[in-house]
Amino acid sequence: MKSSELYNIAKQVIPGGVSSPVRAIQPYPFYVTSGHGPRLTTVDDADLIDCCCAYGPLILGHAHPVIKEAIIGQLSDGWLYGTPAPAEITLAEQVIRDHPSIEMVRFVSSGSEATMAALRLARGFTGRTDIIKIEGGFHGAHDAVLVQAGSGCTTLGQPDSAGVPADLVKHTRQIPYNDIESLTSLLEKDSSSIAALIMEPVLGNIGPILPEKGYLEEVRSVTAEHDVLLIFDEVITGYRLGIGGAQQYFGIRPDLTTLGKILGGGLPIGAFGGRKDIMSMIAPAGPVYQAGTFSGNPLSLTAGIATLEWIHKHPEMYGDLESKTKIIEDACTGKGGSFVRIGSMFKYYFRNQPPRNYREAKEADTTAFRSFWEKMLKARIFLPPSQFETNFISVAHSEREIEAISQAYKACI
Ligand SMILES: Cc1ncc(COP(=O)(O)O)c(C=O)c1O
Ligand SMILES: N[C@H](C=O)CCC(=O)O
Repeated sequence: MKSSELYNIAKQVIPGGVSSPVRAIQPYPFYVTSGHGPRLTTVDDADLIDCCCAYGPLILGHAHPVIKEAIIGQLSDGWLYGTPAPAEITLAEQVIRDHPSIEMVRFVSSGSEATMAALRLARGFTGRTDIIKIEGGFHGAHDAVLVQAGSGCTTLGQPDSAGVPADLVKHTRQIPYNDIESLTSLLEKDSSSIAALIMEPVLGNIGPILPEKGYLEEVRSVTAEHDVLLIFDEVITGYRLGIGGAQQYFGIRPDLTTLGKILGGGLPIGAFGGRKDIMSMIAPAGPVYQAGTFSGNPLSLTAGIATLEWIHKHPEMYGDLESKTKIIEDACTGKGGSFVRIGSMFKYYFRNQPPRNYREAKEADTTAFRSFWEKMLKARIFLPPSQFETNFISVAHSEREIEAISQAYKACI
């Protein structure tokens, strides 16, 4: 069956025909039968170069042989025990070694669960009710953070979700990114009710939008001054900007960190970790409850361990990814819009200047983006289908694919 036919059936049985809104490409999404290295094959027999990488997790590409072997090995021993397994200690120790700010870590099954638990923990630890998030930041699909949210919420023009009680989100304060004055004045006025600031250090869900020089340092010092916990949501940037994520890249030590995506090697995972005095509040060690049937499942842990082992054996991959992304950027120079990149995260904005924040990102010409995106797909390059979702490449993208992507950018912009 062709993608258009499958989508017609899907819409009858799945709301909007998809399991996550960002996938609902119109008039119909393409359905994929296999992914290998940097490429996807669709039911319509198209062979696409993938610059979405499943929205970030697949830094080693699709069906990487080493990860596949590790998963198969674990499958033969069972995939869910409902008991602790040695693998969770292995992965916890690795995460702790890779992030000096993380002294203890708890595994969950998604990035959303990780941020939800981290925020509850911050409230439990400080005894304060409110949180601050950055406008356009996306931290998953749970109530407290579905306010001015990026990703699919912004793409669909629904940054605030129906079904989220106003009474609840009044405890979520919003500030613009790259604006230290807004943060400072909010904290000077109200810090006694604020438990934490949660932020993507690099805005990845309307971006990437990069922090201006000194911004993250100032965020760290102002939050510390007011005893407000700083939570870095590194679900995208963790193991993407380097082994120690954005916190290593920018040299900042948050109080808590959330991870996901790459950490599970492409299988569902999330994690939150940080200072021992804070993490010790989590049940059963402390009074902040958090639990999950699939938390720390051996399959995701195994894929994660294999991925991190591979990354540790090939640390030069980060420099290679950066050079490849730069080649794509160079192909776009002189084209009028703005190309933003950090490591292997990148985006071409249909806006003259790189945006500094959510308001500026929303000024981008989404109609032009849409037409560009369609041309790229015809050229067999799959970009995330939104001006606001970050593009990624993987170590599996060879010079051949980078050349094809660059040529397509040149031709299609
Ligand atoms: C920065 C960030 N935090 C949290 C999440 C939620 O993660 P998940 O989709 O695994 O629930 C995402 C992506 O969806 C994300 O990009
Ligand atoms: N931007 C989201 C995650 O980073 C995209 C994933 C999704 O919502 O399905």
